[in-house]
Amino acid sequence: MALKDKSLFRQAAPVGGKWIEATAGPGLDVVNPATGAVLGRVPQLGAGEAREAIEAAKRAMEPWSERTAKERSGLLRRWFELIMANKDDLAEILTLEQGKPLTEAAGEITYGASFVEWFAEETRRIYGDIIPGHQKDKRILVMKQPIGVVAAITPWNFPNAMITRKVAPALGAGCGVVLKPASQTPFSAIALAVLAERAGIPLELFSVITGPAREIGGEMTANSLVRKVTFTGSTEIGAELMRQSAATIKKMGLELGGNAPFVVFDDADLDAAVEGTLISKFRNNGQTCVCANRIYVQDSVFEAYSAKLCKAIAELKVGDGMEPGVVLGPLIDKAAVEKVEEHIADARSLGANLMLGGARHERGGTFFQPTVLTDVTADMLIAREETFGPVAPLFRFTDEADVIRQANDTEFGLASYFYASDLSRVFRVAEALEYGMVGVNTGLISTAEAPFGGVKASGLGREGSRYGMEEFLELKYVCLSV
Ligand SMILES: NC(=O)C1=CN([C@@H]2O[C@H](COP(=O)(O)OP(=O)(O)OC[C@H]3O[C@@H](n4cnc5c(N)ncnc54)[C@H](OP(=O)(O)O)[C@@H]3O)[C@@H](O)[C@H]2O)C=CC1
Ligand SMILES: O=C(O)CCCC(=O)O
Repeated sequence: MALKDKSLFRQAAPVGGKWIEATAGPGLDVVNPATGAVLGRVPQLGAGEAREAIEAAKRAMEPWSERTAKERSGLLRRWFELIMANKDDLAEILTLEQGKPLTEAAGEITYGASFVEWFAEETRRIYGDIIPGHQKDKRILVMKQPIGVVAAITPWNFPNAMITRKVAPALGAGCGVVLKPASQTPFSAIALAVLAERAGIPLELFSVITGPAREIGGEMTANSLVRKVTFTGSTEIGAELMRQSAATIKKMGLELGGNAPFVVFDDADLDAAVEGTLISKFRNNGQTCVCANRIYVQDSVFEAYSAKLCKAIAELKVGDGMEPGVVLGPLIDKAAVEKVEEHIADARSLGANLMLGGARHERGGTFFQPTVLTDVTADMLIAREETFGPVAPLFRFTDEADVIRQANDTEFGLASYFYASDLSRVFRVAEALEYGMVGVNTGLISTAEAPFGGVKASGLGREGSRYGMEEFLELKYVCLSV
């Protein structure tokens, strides 16, 4: 590893105000998915350390929330500046543990930092209300207070940004945070904690617990000091966390699976639609919850669009994310490759045709060829489940009503996209899609300024934007008799 600042790659975890070294007890190896080589080790912690961290976060919260908003904001701002100043090192750590190409990893660091910057600003704007009273002598005050200790559980596909999007608003709101990062990508989380401490954020306020998910998650959900659980990952685990949290009535923030439709209407700019497809489908090698999962193309433009798409995809370079020019890295692990293979085999057995790719890449390991399938239909597995890989399944449709029905025919409701130019169609379709987010003539919708989140089985709550701060605040109503 050629880091400028080697202290950012720390084989230790901050727990309740002190660092626990991986060498101090049992550890977990972290592997580079591009090479299979062991990158390093993190401590294997459990329920006891999670409890310790939760109690420390609760103690640290009081003085933290009593600091002025300007002070908390200033420390978050300093954290943002340190993340940006160390962007190259953070990107390298991210690529080595996650696999995405280095330029894309650097993009994620900037994206992740933008949440810290945004919430540093929002911290100074946590305004309450004064409501006209219901009686002559009454004034109704509404104040916003930190919700309490926050437990955050994050996935491997965005090892930096999914953390900052949760931790920055929680700290800005005045909460303490205990984080369990994905086991595949803990070093990005630890590097963020190193920089948070360097920025002057009290160490006991933000702990990182590495170790077995079920045990740590069990403590996080059972512990009554935790008032909010914020999770990004699969719908199955999100539902489990919600069930586990029911006994202590916690507020849930759930960013779960998607099954995004991407619709190309006959009045679309096809070149722009192809460009948008590449971004939406192949960002992070198809491993995002907002990736296009079902691509619907109107009959009259199907041949033109699919030919352009295949030509563009054939040019995407597959390889180790550390090599220049690589656009598609490895998939995260063997299970991810097997899921992609299962979806392709199922689709082909039910009549889909392969236009491009379809198999493991000649580089071996978990590399996979970018793939295009045509004649895909609603009965196939790929139409119902998130593939989380570099497969573009193309469906045909005839008219607007037909495609809206097909696009909404899923239990999920996270992101959706469509390309069209007719203004009335744009409004009609945007309003009819049952999704938390709609990209119109764009394949990239994620930004710190906008509310990110889904409906139905895709989750609860919103992250980013001014709404993202509200998730970590409680309203208190004070009735004042004057
Ligand atoms: N919405 C999204 O952004 C994401 C969606 N997914 C979807 O989920 C599928 C499976 O991916 P996977 O990584 O297994 O996703 P998971 O939902 O299993 O993992 C996400 C996070 O939850 C943790 N976790 C897992 N089980 C528990 C538990 N019982 N209690 C508490 N925390 C838990 C994981 O820890 P650990 O790593 O230690 O297991 C990780 O930190 C993907 O193929 C994709 O379809 C996956 C990731 C992100
Ligand atoms: O896949 C995810 O977990 C979230 C999508 C990343 C983003 O666009 O913010």
